Amino acid sequence: MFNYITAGESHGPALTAVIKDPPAGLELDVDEINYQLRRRQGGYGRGGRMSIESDSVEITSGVRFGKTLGSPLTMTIKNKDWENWQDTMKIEEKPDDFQKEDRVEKPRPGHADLPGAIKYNFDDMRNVLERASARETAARTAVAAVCRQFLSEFDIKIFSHVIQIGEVEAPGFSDENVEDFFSSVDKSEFRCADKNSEKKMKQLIDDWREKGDSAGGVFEVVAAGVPVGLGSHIHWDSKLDAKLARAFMSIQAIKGVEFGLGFEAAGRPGSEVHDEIDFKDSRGFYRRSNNSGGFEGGITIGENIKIRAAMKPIPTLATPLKTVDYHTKEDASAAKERSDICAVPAASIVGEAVTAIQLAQSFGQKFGGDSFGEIRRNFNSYKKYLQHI
Ligand SMILES: Cc1cc2nc3c(=O)[nH]c(=O)nc-3n(C[C@H](O)[C@H](O)[C@H](O)COP(=O)(O)O)c2cc1C
Ligand SMILES: C=C(O[C@@H]1CC(C(=O)O)=C[C@@H](OP(=O)(O)O)[C@H]1O)C(=O)O
Repeated sequence: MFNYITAGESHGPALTAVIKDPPAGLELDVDEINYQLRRRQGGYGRGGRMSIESDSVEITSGVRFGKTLGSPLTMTIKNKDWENWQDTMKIEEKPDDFQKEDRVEKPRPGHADLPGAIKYNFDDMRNVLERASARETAARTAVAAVCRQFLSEFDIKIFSHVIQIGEVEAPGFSDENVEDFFSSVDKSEFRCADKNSEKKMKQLIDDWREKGDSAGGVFEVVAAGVPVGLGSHIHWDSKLDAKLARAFMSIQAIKGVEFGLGFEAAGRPGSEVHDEIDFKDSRGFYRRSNNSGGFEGGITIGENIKIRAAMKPIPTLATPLKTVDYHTKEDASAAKERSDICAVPAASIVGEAVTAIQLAQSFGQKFGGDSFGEIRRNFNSYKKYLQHI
């Protein structure tokens, strides 16, 4: 359930996402999908492209009278910028006036230009960068918006915030009331809950922009309301934390992922790491802390899922790094494209998106069924079972 594919080049006509196997009978709110797309477009440090695009989906299959049919659900997001790239991105044969100088031949360190060109035998690295581009994450955000609507029917909600930009750090989420904590985050240009850190982040971006440089950072995603029992310890590829780690690593420019205490756990004694178990009639089994980030054995434990991801600085620099011309092999300055300087706030929304997709897939696997009603019945019967153990 919720298997999907995305297609589309960054400056091509459109992005397309197809969810192959949604459940039938799920009520869909298209405005809500577009709201998620808007959230991904925000953030201080973005380049000129985001003022050209105003992403929204057109649904062309899989929905009738506002409900999914169980058939493939196709969503298209137009690239408004395509208007300006029609010659460069022509689908038909190359225009007569397309010059050698129009090719991208000076690979940017940190982008996919060089390995992509070598692997696919291209003489123009645009053939690589167009698909490597994080423009693709708009399509994933649309898929995730459908998954979020499915999850919210079961009171599962997903949040994120930025906890580091460059060398400026902000406090992480420490398991207080989730909705209260995240209520202000969407209003911040950095998606940061701490006003003081936000100010410093802004200053850092302005300073680094001035130097022609770029910035990365860290964001944290929290999923609340997730029931115990998603994922499995049985096979290496059925562990849900492992699937999430892979999904996070698939986001452009993400170089590290940790759950709960993550790397910090390695330096602590076991007595200060493992989450002690307790039981109350009203709650069932629960933990006195949540250092694991919501997983044991690749299975959700019923506590909040907490994932942090580290994003490297944006590879395209206004003051370009040294590289080598792909054809002449001579020293050169890396290609300069219009670019973001920092996209950590946007990446945090993509982090929410990949979390939603993985959770919806695992939820579908555990409570499976062809229709939403069938999944609901299966879930309700599991809830009853939980009340009686
Ligand atoms: C939301 C978002 C926006 C990005 N914007 C840019 C950008 O404007 N310029 C750029 O060079 N890289 C940008 N990147 C990063 C590149 O897409 C990424 O570094 C590249 O595809 C190579 O992949 P890798 O870093 O995962 O190895 C962005 C990444 C994300 C998640
Ligand atoms: C288009 C998006 O992000 C783009 C990701 C990106 C890259 O190289 O990853 C490069 C930039 O594209 P452009 O060259 O058109 O300015 C970003 O704007 C988006 O997030 O929707």
